[in-house]
Amino acid sequence: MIIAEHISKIFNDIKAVDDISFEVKEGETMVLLGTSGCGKTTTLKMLNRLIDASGGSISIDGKNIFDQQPEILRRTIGYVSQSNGLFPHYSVEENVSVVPKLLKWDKSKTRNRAQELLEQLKLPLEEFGHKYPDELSGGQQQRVAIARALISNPPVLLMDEPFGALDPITRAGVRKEFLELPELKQKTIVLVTHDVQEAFELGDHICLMDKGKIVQAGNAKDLILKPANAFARNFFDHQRLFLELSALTFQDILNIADADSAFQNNADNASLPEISAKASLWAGMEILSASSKDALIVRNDTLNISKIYTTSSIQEAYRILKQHN
Ligand SMILES: Nc1ncnc2c1ncn2[C@@H]1O[C@H](COP(=O)(O)OP(=O)(O)OP(=O)(O)O)[C@@H](O)[C@H]1O
Repeated sequence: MIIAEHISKIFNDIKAVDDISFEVKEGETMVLLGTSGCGKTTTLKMLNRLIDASGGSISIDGKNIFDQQPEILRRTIGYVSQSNGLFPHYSVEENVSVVPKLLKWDKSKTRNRAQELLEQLKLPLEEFGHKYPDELSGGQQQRVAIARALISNPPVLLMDEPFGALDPITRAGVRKEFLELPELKQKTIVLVTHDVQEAFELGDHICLMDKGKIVQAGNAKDLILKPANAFARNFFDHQRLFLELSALTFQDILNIADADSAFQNNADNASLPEISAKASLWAGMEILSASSKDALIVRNDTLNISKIYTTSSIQEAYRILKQHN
């Protein structure tokens, strides 16, 4: 768990980060979101002491980070920088093995772990281990950077615009792989992005920043449906409908009786496409628009409920949900 209390950073006379506090619970992904220059990277780098805070306190898993040598602290915190930070003259295997070398792991332990991780990241060691970064695509380089950050199994992972240099299609693909990586399920992650869609997809908890301050903290639904002020409202305006449909799930509809009544019960049409109740309304609309059917089955396997939605019943449920939020 990360606890930052009243942290600030002043560069010369610029207040890059101005008295902010936040907590990141174990296993949670927290996103620092905001426009360029609002203090996201500075905040992130204060957590592994690449930048030392001008004031405030930071503890990770109960230990004050200022009591630890920065180099030792950084061995327990994975870090993926904005520009992937791979050494150009090191092969993929050598890049991934940097931290194990510092930790004096033996060669076979390092190799086995590199193999396991690169396999998960779809870069098998046999095929890619000997290649150099400039022989890889941007998406592949980014995956090597993620493997390097994860190799020593640090409990905490910091990521600064990890997908920022990728084109939108590669970006969506690498992000999807990232979400599905079993390695990441237990990690406490802080991720910096200026991309709202990325923040909504990856963040359990999002801190929206402006001018060194946290303007609003909460989950995607809080941010899009209950903006704290005009800045927070305006920040999401250009993609509001998409973000609202992405933040609201079918389960939200199941939780509200009058929204729930907007669609039929007891689905039994086996030929309709299916989706989990945990999925967003947007995901449901996408399935419907790609399908020749005009309805889909939504399942909550825990409660053993399945219901049928059409596009118009999703729209009606969305209208009702908005009134409730
Ligand atoms: N080493 C430094 N010396 C002086 N000023 C700095 C330094 N690093 C950052 N700043 C300033 O601090 C402010 C916050 O910068 P920071 O990099 O944290 O923003 P950011 O939100 O991560 O932006 P971006 O998305 O563009 O990386 C900016 O005004 C920046 O110019």
